[in-house]
Amino acid sequence: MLNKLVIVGVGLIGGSFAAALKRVKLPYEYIGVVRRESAAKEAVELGIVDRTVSSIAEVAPELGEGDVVFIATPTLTVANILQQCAELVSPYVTVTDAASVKGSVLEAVQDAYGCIPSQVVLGHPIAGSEQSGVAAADPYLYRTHKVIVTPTESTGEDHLRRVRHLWRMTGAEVVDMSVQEHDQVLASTSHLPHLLAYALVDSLARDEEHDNIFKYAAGGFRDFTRIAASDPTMWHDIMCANGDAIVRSLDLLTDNIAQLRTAIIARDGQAIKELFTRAKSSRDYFSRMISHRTREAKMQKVINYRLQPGGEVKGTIRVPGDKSMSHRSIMLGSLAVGTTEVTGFLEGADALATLSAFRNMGVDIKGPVDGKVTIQGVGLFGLKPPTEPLNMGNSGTSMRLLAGIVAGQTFSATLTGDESLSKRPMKRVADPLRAMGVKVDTEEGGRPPITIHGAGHTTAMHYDLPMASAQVKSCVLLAGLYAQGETSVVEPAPTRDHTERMLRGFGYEVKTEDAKVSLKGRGTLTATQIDVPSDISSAAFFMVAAAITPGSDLTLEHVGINPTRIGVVNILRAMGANLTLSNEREVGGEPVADITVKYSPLKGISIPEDQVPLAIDEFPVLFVAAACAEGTTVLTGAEELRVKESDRIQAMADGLTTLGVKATVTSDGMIIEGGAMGGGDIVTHHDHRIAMAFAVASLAASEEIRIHDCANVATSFPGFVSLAQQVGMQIEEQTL
Ligand SMILES: O=C(O)C1=C[C@@H](OP(=O)(O)O)[C@@H](O)[C@H](O)C1
Ligand SMILES: C=C(OP(=O)(O)O)C(=O)O
Repeated sequence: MLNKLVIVGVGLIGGSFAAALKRVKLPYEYIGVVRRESAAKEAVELGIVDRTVSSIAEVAPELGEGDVVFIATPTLTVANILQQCAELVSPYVTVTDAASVKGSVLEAVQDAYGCIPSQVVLGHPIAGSEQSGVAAADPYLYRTHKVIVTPTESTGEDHLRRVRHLWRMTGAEVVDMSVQEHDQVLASTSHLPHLLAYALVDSLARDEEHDNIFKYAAGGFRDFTRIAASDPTMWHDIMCANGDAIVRSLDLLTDNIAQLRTAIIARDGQAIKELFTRAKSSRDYFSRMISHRTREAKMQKVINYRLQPGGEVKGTIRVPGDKSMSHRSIMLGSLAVGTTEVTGFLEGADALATLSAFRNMGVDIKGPVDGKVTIQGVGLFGLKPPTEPLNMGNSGTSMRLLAGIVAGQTFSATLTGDESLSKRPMKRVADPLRAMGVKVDTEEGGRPPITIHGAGHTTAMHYDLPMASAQVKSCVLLAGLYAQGETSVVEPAPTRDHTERMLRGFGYEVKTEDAKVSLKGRGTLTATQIDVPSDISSAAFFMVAAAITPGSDLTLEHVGINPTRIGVVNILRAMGANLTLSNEREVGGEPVADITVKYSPLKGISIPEDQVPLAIDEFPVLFVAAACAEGTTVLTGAEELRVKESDRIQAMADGLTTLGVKATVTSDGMIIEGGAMGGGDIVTHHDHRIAMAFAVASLAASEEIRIHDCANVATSFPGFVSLAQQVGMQIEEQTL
């Protein structure tokens, strides 16, 4: 039987909570406690809850262990609901809330229960909207927003875990705080600004000249007072409930204003300017933080692709910069001495996550502007402790390489990621780092978040890589920079060698002898110029597009053709693709060429296993090529594909099956029978490469293909849709 989730008050907050959890199909029976009949009807009709009851008393006898009561009513009414819960609801049921003030709710819990019972977990989502009511419920309201939970000593572990899990499943980021800290932080950041806005408008409105004031009030007044239009009842509740903390914040502000007043009377320009300058720099920092979050939020929007079958692939295009090199340019540029200039930087969310992490560790990085980034290197030991956990978003490369760098610092850092990254294995870097003497904490099963306790040095070692992974290799080598003596790795098969090449570009000696790579720690990286070529992994989508489309003729300019990355070229050629490289040259230590692809019929092959690490990110689109080839294509030795942004073997097989292609999954690969492709709905599991691969499939499909959840394409290939349209693909992007 399903557990029950009882939502008391199905308005914006409660309704959005239920809608978010229903969207991800969290298995509960969703029951709304709604008094007004019309609202109850609406909540069920909108599918926000499965059924409603009119009181807690009505549903309480049904509730037991594993069930949850979520109180989402106005702050001052929470006490009354808690009283009913104390009297009627089993002590095994988890009781939680969403009120804006926590101290007063905790007091209400104490009054109702006579103690703080283990079943009560208080929380507060830092999200809202000026709208209200069940009709405003939004399944995405909490995505990328913070939710503060305020456990106490008596909070039960299971109850806490359940509440955290529910919030995470809405897409929110959960942070813990004490009740007092929560109320003080909210008093300063939310309650005080509201008080000031109300007060300013009120005092100006009383002014005899108020008509004139409002008539001529421009941006400053509008910006400052927008929130004075908020609901007075709600804010009355908050001011009463959090009075003490608000008064403390108000007193601090009053002192500050008094100083300014004195300075103005004394015409003390210096003091005024100092204060304003300090405030401006804090506000600028805050703006950068907000703009990063807005970018993230934008990425979190639901984006679907709709593709009409057929289309052309013609022209000359340049795809964005190489992701692997972009990450490394920021990392090594930051650790170097001097100013590093990067051009061709990939302005995709993954590389930007790396960039933000280094900014957060005190590195002055300008840009990116049109792919140009300027990094003021701080040297191997110049990074500063980050002010918050470093959010690596969707990017495995950022997390694993950064883990190696943090290992050598004199501070600890926690690396977090989005839902997909949070499921990916980090034991593969935690193990070698521990062997290098570094304390590393991970979540259960070696998953993120991962906390690395840097002790200012690592211990040199030799490491035989258990899997062919450039990320693990790079992590160990970067940690080796902080060791006394030589650190070396041996790889089971060659993987991309951008770390080694770029280190050499920064004047750092790295030896490669057969499968062994080694370096001596404690040297110096010297700033340099880096020209990042186009990413062959992004180019691969268009290579396959041209390879499967009769009449195609496409040139991809300035593509990186590092020998450790050209598996896709080798495999497509082995399948019979007409693919030529021209204008081959070397740019900043990396080989580059223009790649021209024209249509020619493809045939199925057994993909040589030594090509797998050299084409690891290109398999989603290579599977599409295989589906368009005559005969059978067999891939083996590619179990790593199961631990990428999604299980790429399963996700691709499912999608191909939807399109009518015979695709059989094996433990380490896939068998694909080439044949006709129809159309249908594709589930991407939010994996950028799955989304783009099926967009390419439309060129050979006979019916429309609808691809769901494509927002993460922006992690590696911003501008994919417009380039696809430019070459003649019939793709349309829909943002929900
Ligand atoms: O080092 C890198 O930049 C990368 C290495 C590969 O991962 P693994 O090392 O996990 O194979 C690849 O899939 C990823 O997109 C980028
Ligand atoms: C696997 C990929 O990236 P990462 O591991 O950096 O998330 C990818 O881009 O396909």
